Amino acid sequence: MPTETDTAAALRTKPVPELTREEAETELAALAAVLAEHDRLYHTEDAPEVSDAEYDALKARNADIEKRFPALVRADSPSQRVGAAPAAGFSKVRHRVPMLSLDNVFSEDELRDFLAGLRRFLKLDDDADLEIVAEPKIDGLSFNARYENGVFVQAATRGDGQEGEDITANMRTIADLPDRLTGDAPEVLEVRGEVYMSRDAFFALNERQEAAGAKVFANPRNAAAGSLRQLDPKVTASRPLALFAYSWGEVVGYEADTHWGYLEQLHAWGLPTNPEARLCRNVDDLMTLYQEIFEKRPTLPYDIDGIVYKVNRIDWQKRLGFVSRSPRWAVAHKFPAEQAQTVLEAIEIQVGRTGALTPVAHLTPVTVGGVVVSRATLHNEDEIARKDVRVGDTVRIQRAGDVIPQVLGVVEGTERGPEPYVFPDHCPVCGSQAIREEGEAVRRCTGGLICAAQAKERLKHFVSRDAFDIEGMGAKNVELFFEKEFIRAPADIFKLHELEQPGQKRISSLPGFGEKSAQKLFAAIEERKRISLDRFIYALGIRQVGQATARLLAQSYHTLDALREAMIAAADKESDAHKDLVNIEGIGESMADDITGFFTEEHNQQVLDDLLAVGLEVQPFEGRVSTDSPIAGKTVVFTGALETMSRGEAKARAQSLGAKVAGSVSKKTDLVVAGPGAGSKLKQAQELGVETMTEEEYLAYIGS
Ligand SMILES: NC(=O)c1ccc[n+]([C@@H]2O[C@H](COP(=O)([O-])OP(=O)(O)OC[C@H]3O[C@@H](n4cnc5c(N)ncnc54)[C@H](O)[C@@H]3O)[C@@H](O)[C@H]2O)c1
Ligand SMILES: [Zn+2]
Repeated sequence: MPTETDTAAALRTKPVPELTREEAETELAALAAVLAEHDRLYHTEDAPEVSDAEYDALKARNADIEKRFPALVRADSPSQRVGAAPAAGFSKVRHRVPMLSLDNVFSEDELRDFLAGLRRFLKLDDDADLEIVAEPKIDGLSFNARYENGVFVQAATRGDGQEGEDITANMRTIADLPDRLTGDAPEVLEVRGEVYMSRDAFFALNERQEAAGAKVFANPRNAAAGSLRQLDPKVTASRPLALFAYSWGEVVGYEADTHWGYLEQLHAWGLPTNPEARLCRNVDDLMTLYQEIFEKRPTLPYDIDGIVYKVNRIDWQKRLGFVSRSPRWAVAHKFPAEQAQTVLEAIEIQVGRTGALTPVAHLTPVTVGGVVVSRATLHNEDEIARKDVRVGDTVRIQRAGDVIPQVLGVVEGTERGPEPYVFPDHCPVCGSQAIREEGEAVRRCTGGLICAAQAKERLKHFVSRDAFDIEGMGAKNVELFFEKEFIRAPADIFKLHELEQPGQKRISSLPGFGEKSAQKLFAAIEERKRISLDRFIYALGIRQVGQATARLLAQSYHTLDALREAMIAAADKESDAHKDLVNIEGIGESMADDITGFFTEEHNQQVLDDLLAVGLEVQPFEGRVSTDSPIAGKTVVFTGALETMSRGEAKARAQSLGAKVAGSVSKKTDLVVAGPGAGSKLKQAQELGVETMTEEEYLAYIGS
């Protein structure tokens, strides 16, 4: 899992023109891995960990490096891919016509270049007509819905463009999608468009979620995606989703000459199309519309992040065709992020689970893109100093697809706050010293166990959705129980019901609680006493260990006992246990330090023992992986060039078949899959007598 530090490190590198070929190659590999993980978090988990701006910056860097070193473009490069593979749990649907992404332009000049490129490609004179349809770019989740003889039969998400998730039952719950087309329907119609959640519905949903202690979504797009991609369609049905149709996949028995014609027909069949769409004849038309919609944007009930321009004539669309991940006949003109000015009233320092001190700006409330903003992030100490942001300043803030806006800087020519801001060198909660380690951007409280802020945040993480996921135990209740001293450490959660004795502090007498709700909470807690090992590891909140790493650890060590024993042994850097740990692909030295550090710490051992003492059952890892595959339980190493799949895919597939994938060959390796160009690893395998296979043999062996 890429941490914020990975992302920062990937960006902290040299200017592209100064990179050596070798550095470029290493960086492209790192970017491919980091971006793939962000894609997974964003597209599969609907829970991005970085802002879109940060993601886009990484992607732009990738593009710049590839432009300078075209020979180094990787098969798994983010510039060659769309979205992320379908998530486990959904059946897959193979798209008959791929679902692609869109290329971007950011200015009028770039738009003119795009149009000039179209003319060159089509060999059109400067004064020949080139009609363009302009449509708002809805910030939602794209879908493909298939109608056969006018009847809705199947729907899918975009997934990786080739294969998406089957969301037929979920789409049926959306009122905007007709079960049956109106009028004369073609034999086959695959309609495509965007499912979205209106901004009002989004805020109302988040309020309900927060009250229920459930997941709060970062923005309407994530909320729409998270609501649609539910294994239980009843959940989807309870969420207010809407859609616009703007495109099509396979169509049999109908044809239009123009995109505009298609849109009108989609509308006639009973599908909602966007009322803001226009047919334009030249750049001036396009820019006028762009400006108009840009100004209207805050008042539109849904989020849009730009305008999409599409060549109107279908025969021209066909001639223009596609580049790797997007059509050549369309482009997205992205809006700049929404900005506003307001006064910085105070800077609050929040203390996170790992002790990180984060500055948060308190602002005089102001409307940015239809949303009232009163808090914004100031990133970190260096950013505040660099921008010389002071309390009392008038600042420019920006909201870019995220709910948490950012402070960009001080507005020039306005009255300044009197004093430069001094970042505290002590924890505002526990008073311990707060220090910055070399090369780190964040300052951390050194209070560790005595720091109430850290303890509270750790507990919130422990019960969060991807960890113990205890219903009715949201952040607010954790705060409340913590303040009342009902809970201090994780094990206390499982003893909460013991407080419910006559004459003792009673949960049921707290404001907002009653006999019934208290009993319900205890039942929800009891229900979570059995937990899978991967969730359990994630819940511990070890630094750098996100869900992906937790899963890797669970898969590699199977049981909590084995994991604890191995991690204590692995604290010795000379040990085999240490080698095994860092040999897991995806776990590096610094992560290994944090993990072994956690398990050897005495207090943490106590926390684990206490949890077991209250009757927690941590289930050995079986995962959502098959156990009857020929490679289940085996350790596999891939080396050399693979021909039919990327390294990432090979790894994911092997893991889903129950194998561990290691980065280097050792006595513990069971199988080495060697492609052309395999070097020392193959040799080592032969020396150690480890079984080796070609890619072809391997595929036959795993039965694919
Ligand atoms: N924060 C993160 O971690 C993270 C990770 C991955 C992607 N992202 C964000 O996601 C975006 C990239 O995703 P993408 O590849 O889906 O590209 P995109 O969202 O920029 O553009 C393509 C999509 O636009 C949608 N669209 C909306 N209205 C449309 C219309 N009228 N006509 C055609 N298409 C329309 C379609 O779903 C299409 O697939 C970027 O904004 C990026 O910042 C963020
Ligand atoms: Zn502290």
